Amino acid sequence: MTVETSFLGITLANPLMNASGVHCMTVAEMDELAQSAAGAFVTKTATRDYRAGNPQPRYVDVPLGSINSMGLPNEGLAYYLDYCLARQNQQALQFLSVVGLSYDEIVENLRTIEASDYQGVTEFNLSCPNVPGKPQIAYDFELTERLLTEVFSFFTKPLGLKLPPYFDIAHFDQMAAILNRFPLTYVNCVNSIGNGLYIDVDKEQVVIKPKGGFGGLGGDYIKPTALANVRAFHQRLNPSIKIIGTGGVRTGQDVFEHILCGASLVQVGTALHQEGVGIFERLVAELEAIMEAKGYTCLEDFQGKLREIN
Ligand SMILES: O=C1NC(=O)NC(C(=O)O)N1
Repeated sequence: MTVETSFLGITLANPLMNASGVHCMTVAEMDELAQSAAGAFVTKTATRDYRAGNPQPRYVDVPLGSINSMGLPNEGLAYYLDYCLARQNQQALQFLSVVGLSYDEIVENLRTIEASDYQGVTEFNLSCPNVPGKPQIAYDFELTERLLTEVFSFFTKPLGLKLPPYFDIAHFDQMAAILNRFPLTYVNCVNSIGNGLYIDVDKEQVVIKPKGGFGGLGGDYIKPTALANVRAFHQRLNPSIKIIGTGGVRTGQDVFEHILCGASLVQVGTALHQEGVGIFERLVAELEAIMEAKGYTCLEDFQGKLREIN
């Protein structure tokens, strides 16, 4: 029995990796990830220039997950691109997460990556909910289609999209119809559920400073939504567009559920932040135990095979 998998023809020890933004801001954090049991890693979403991000407190762990309004703090695209270029011969598969603060900056950043010798995967983050005044791009279907049309007029490297959660079947249908028109390597479902609110009842106060306490939710809160998005897009997208599942992964069973819904790879955010990189060994062991108990010998035995009630 094996939890090995392949992505873009590259064999990975397991389907697990970090979620962008968690444990991937600095070289030290990314090196620790690269040396961990994680099958792959993704960098913090980069903008062209360094960003300090939103004022603290901006990330809080709460009983059922986390709330954050980081505001895309990052060292700038060159920092992460240089990190990946320097290591792309040693690391099996790298994911470089990118966005821009404007349409033109997005195009500029993707042109920068296209012009580089980077051989890894680019994750285009269409779903950050925490930059004040900036809407989540992928909730604007027309803008998304315009951006993808321009990007694919020049971008030839493997490209995936980090999507926000959708909550309406019509939106799954509309978004999938747009995505099926482009040669995407994958879509990553989901980013945090944007603009939630967590209250400290003793202080009768919000818990994060930016945006009056509104922030993206992660963790247990979002697993049912994450699973639904993985399943909905797996059912609707061309099989050539893979699905990465993100959201609410804390145990091997959560990993199993994401794969059952159609995920090829599974990312860990909140629980990684809380437990550290040791979580990857635990998740692999727990997934293997579930596969053993069910008599599965590989991920393909159950990937995308969620049953409905007839
Ligand atoms: O895409 C993002 N999702 C989040 O939940 N937070 C970060 C951020 O705020 O930088 N970005």
